[in-house]
Amino acid sequence: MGARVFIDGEAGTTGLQIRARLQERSSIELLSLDDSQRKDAVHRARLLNAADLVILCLPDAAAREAVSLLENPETRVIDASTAHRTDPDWVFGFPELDARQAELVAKARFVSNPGCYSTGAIALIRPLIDAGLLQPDFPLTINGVSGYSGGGRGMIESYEDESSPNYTTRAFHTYGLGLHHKHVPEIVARGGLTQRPIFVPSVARYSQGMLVQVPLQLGALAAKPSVAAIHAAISAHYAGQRFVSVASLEEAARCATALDPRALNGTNDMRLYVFGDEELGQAVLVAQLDNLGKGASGAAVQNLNLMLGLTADEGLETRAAAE
Ligand SMILES: NC(=O)C1=CN([C@@H]2O[C@H](COP(=O)(O)OP(=O)(O)OC[C@H]3O[C@@H](n4cnc5c(N)ncnc54)[C@H](OP(=O)(O)O)[C@@H]3O)[C@@H](O)[C@H]2O)C=CC1
Ligand SMILES: CC(=O)N[C@@H](CCC(=O)OP(=O)(O)O)C(=O)O
Repeated sequence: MGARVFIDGEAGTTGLQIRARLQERSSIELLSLDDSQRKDAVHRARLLNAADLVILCLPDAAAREAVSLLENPETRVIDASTAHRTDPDWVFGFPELDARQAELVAKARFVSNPGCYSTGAIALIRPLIDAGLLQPDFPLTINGVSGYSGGGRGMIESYEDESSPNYTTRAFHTYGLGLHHKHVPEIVARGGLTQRPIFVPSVARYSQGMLVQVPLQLGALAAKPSVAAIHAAISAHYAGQRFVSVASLEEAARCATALDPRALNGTNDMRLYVFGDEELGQAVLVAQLDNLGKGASGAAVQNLNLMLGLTADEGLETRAAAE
């Protein structure tokens, strides 16, 4: 019999995608509630405590409630919400963070996955901090664009359901301009920063896929690195990784006129690019990922595979396989 897995919030955007990635697997036995029970704390508690591993795909308050309902000390948890991402008692669910993280995830009882924008931002920033090319107190700016599925069921409805009271025909909007986006604390804590970056996200009128950008004036960095040194540090950090890859500088130059946020949709891949000009002393680092893949459900399945000792890419598409 396979490991018993309960997805709390399985009817939502992230939950449904995790379910699709797990349901055909003989190594997994999915525990499930029917629609009339899925928000009932008594039924949820029953499955939360019957499972070997639960994945929380819930709003933050419901994720906290789920943890409070746990009585079985053997039940392990992956939380997709923001509730525990900077909690020191939870292991951060980005296995490529550094050389030790995959093993920490594999052994953990409580794993808190990064947000979708944070996955891209941390992936770009952390290697430069670790290599000493970016000082932790550097005043960074980060920009992002996401498909509307990043806002979950409510936002999807507002773009796709003309009868919804929130229906919008907007092509594009920037948000988070109060500068308190919920991903900033985890970008600081897990990226290795001491200075809060300015993060400006946006949503465009397409469903899925994102770009996260970190512009850098290289002369303003204490280490004054070249574009090539930045690229070398990021490439070395992810050497041998299955799901995070770094485009060569030549490939980046070829996509400098158009980078598609949807290119990796349906996969658990994240592709990192370093664009730049040595003479100008300027660079723009970009992460390309599926907000619902490596940004959410793919990351959850990747961590589940690690925690249960299963094959790394079981249930996960990579770009090579999707092509
Ligand atoms: N969408 C994305 O790109 C990403 C999302 N996440 C995170 O994953 C989590 C889920 O997000 P997402 O799937 O987009 O959101 P959705 O709104 O699509 O899904 C949330 C689900 O949780 C259900 N739910 C709400 N309250 C309760 C409760 N008390 N008990 C049981 N179920 C409940 C909702 O039911 P109902 O709809 O009936 O209210 C819905 O089915 C969030 O924390 C989000 O921040 C993380 C990374 C990326
Ligand atoms: C487009 C959009 O609205 N995106 C969401 C973040 C999506 C994500 O990463 O979710 P969690 O951090 O909740 O896990 C937002 O900005 O609130």
